[in-house]
Amino acid sequence: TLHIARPEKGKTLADFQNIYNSIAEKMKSESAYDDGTGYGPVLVRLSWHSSATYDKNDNSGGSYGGTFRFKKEASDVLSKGLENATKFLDPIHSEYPWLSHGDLYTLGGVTALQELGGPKTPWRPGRVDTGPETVPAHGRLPIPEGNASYVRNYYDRFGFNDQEVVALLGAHILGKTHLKNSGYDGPWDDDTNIFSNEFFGNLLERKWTLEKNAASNMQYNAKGGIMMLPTDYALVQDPKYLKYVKKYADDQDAFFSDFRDIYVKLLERGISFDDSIEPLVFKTLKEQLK
Ligand code: HEM
Ligand SMILES: N=C(N)c1ccsc1
Repeated sequence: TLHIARPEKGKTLADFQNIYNSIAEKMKSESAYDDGTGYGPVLVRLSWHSSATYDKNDNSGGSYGGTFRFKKEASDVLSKGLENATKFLDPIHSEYPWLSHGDLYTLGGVTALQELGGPKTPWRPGRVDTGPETVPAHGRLPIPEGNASYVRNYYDRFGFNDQEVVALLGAHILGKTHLKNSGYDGPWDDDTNIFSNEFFGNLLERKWTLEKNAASNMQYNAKGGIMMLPTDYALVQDPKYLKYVKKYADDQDAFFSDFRDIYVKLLERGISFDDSIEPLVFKTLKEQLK
């Protein structure tokens, strides 16, 4: 499968900054969502799930076709909860009908990441909606019960190495699990909507206990109401991953720049962009205050 980027005709940075601002303003006005977590984390998760169907073996899946808009894809039980993110973005799509769904879902994640204090993340438009026949079969999303070799093998399908996998999973500093969505529970601390390298410090510094949760799933819990999925905890069980967990726990700047790079790689995986066109870097709402 060939995915050639076709940027929307005549649209400039200003046009896309307007969409960024619409999403960011809506995040601000609906900050009470999910007990005050806000929409940022679930928007980041949607940008990941809409890219997580990628398979390097035939270049299928990924963010290009915007196929997460189809129930056939969005109904994957492992995507439960993301209907909150697509519903949040529906009015944005109505306001800017010329924006493809692939561009909408990825721009939503970039906006959320920056508004939650994450790194400035370059973004390129040009994803083109494809039809329902292009929706990949279920089974391409990762399961939370996996161990380190499961995680390594899973991301091999994207061609991501150990360093990239550890950086990428640092996104789990954002948001939380919900028993009704995934059958996992927590964290219950309040600052789950500020992007930082704390996920790695938590993994290394806290005392983790493997416990059965209310849905009879095994998860790692620590004092102070924080938790880790088995796939999160795998990062300190595997010596090759552990090396990068330590690097990122010690060096926020290294984490921010490595996360930015692998997040862009994820959102663009499988797409051929015209490299003569500069990627767009958006201002945060705060940076635009008069
Ligand atoms: C081994 C790979 C991964 C697994 C098994 C996994 C699994 C999960 C699960 C079970 C949840 C809880 C969903 C819920 O109950 O609402 C979750 C939430 C989340 N995931 Fe992941 N995830 C993975 C990778 C990623 C990646 C690569 C990103 C982004 C780059 C990401 C971003 C998020 C975010 C931001 C949330 C919080 C969503 C919310 O607060 O509603 N995850 N993930
Ligand atoms: N706190 C975590 N480990 C987490 C947050 C979202 S998914 C897992």
